[in-house]
Amino acid sequence: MKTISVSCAIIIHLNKVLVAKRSSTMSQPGMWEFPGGKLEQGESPEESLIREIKEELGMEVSVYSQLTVSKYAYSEEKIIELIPFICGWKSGDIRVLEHERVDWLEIEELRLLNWAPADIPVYNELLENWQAFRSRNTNRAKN
Ligand SMILES: Nc1nc2c([nH]c(=O)n2[C@H]2C[C@H](O)[C@@H](COP(=O)(O)OP(=O)(O)OP(=O)(O)O)O2)c(=O)[nH]1
Repeated sequence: MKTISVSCAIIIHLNKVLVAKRSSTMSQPGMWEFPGGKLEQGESPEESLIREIKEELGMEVSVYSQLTVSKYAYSEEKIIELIPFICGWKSGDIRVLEHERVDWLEIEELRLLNWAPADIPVYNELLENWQAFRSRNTNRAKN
């Protein structure tokens, strides 16, 4: 039994959050997630995240604070350790290179999505602390 570490980005921009829908060629097709992916050998979660976001969305992100790690057993063989980070949009245009689609949503709209199960605690933490995360990001964007 091996735990797979995955980092994911909660990209906040203009009071909205970027969410991504997994495509039919991915595992958990049609489910929504925060973009990101598996850590490679020797990578820190932050390094992995910057690489994955560039690969999936063609954009550069600034990685800010880490939220609580969410562990979820999809099966006996597949245990995901999801490491979420609040991020900002640093540069580059968004291109949807791997997902079915992406959307910028208001915080209230996130609860309507069919989330990958590991993301539910992450979404709840985001919702509970939204005012703080939102204003922290807004302040950084101005600096
Ligand atoms: N990127 C990302 N992956 C997530 C989230 N929630 C969640 O359960 N996952 C799972 C889906 C995948 O099994 C794994 C991330 O793997 P990946 O996106 O790098 O690669 P993959 O589709 O080839 O993974 P897989 O087919 O082997 O499961 O983590 C999330 O919010 N973001």
